[in-house]
Amino acid sequence: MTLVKQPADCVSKTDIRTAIDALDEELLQLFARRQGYVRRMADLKQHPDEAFDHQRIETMVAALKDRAEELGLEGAQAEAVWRTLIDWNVAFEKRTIAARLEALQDEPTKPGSDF
Ligand SMILES: C=C(O[C@@H]1C=C(C(=O)O)C=C[C@H]1O)C(=O)O
Repeated sequence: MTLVKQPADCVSKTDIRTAIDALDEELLQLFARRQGYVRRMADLKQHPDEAFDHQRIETMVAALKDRAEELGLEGAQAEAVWRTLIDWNVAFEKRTIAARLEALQDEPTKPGSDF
């Protein structure tokens, strides 16, 4: 983890931007790690319709909003970020699963397996 100055210790725009850039790098690494699980989820789900799980999404977003507020962030900001992220992930899962199913259908019949 990169050490960054606390907000109150920053005395210039450069101090603040250095801290923000370092935190953004950490956030990116976390998003990339998170995406690894979404990729694996796309392997495990069987149909594109499974990509969007309404109940899971609403439960997550409600919990994230509450936690954001506890941490002093606006819940609406956390909600907007996560809904965008989840929308992308659902689209990713849908197209990944659809492409896998299509590839399976297009597979030439193996010799000896047609009866
Ligand atoms: C990862 C999943 O797939 C989708 C992506 C989600 C996410 O990015 O957190 C949440 C719900 C899903 O519709 C899941 O079903 O948990």
